[in-house]
Amino acid sequence: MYDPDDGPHHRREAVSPEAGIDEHQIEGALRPRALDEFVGQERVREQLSLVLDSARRRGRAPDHILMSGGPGLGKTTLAMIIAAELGAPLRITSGPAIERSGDLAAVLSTLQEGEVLFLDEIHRMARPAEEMLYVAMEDFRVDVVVGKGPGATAIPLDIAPFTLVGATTRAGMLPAPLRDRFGFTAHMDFYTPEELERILHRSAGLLGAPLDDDAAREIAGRSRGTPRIANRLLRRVRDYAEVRGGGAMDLENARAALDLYEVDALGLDRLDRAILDVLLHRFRGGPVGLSTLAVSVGEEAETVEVVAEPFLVRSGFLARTPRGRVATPMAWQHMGLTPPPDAAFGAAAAAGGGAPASP
Ligand SMILES: Nc1ncnc2c1ncn2[C@@H]1O[C@H](COP(=O)(O)OP(=O)(O)OP(=O)(O)O)[C@@H](O)[C@H]1O
Repeated sequence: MYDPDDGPHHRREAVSPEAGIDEHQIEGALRPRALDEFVGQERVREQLSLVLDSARRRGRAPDHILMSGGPGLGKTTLAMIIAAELGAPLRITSGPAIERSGDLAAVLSTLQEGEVLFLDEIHRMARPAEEMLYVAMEDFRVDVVVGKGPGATAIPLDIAPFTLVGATTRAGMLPAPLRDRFGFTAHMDFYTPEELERILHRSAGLLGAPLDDDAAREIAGRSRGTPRIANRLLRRVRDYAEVRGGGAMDLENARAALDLYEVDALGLDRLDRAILDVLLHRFRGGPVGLSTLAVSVGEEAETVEVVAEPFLVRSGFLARTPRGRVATPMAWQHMGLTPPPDAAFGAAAAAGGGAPASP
């Protein structure tokens, strides 16, 4: 998936900042370890702290928890915090790693009592495994099928009570029976610029590189509401400051670094601008279907839909309409273009100034 210096396979272990020189290890080192270090997402934090407190009081494993939200908003971090707050071991796996129900049975049957199982990208798990998971979540049991064809028998196997923490960027793709088995869904939203500033100052402190307030504001404003992006841009600013900028993480170096890495003043990156560029130049502002748009920018439809679109829609550059994706007057303006009179949200809409509501 599009995310230049991140990969789900590389960010599993947290390390101390001093220990790692590797970028992915640094990302792990920047993760908050406790709920009260976790910045923003006030409602989710409050809901979660209630669920965890009550589980601790009763001395029982808490209900299964589903987290939904875009990439880099802190789902893995929260799963780690949940395990740490419960003092429970954490097992991490992901939907794509579970290709057969046997893969899931192997994980479930070796869980310890109270263990937290983090299942990232849960919507990408194989169907037969999903059914096994329903039973495991509800009855703490797996039915292991022995043999094939008419002679196959299901042997029920009790497993230790555990807490499933599922994460998905696409809650709508989860089958209802699976969604209903979670006791609580944490909806993760984009972060405000102020929250990102706090995250940046915290991360800069951990990296041992003090950050000026106006530099933090500049980076936060270009981070697409996403902590992972904020931390990544911070590292680019730090590199620039160290190599070319005399060491200071100030506004001038922040701007120069972010311009160098083609992150524009509103946080649009290369993929965002490629989408707008294609939409405006090739499709006269749309409407255009998601898959056509994705092919035109050389990305998978899911990447466009999950990584780029939510930010573009929320920032008022793009609208989803029943006939396809449409550029708003703001998109034309931001790309320095005048909409043709027949554009879907062209001159007339621009004169009214309104961005269309997305359904
Ligand atoms: N609320 C927060 N406060 C401070 N730092 C955060 C917060 N949320 C995320 N981060 C930082 O952002 C980085 C990315 O977070 P994380 O890996 O948890 O995102 P994610 O939602 O699991 O992403 P994905 O869905 O792509 O796996 C982490 O290194 C962490 O340091």
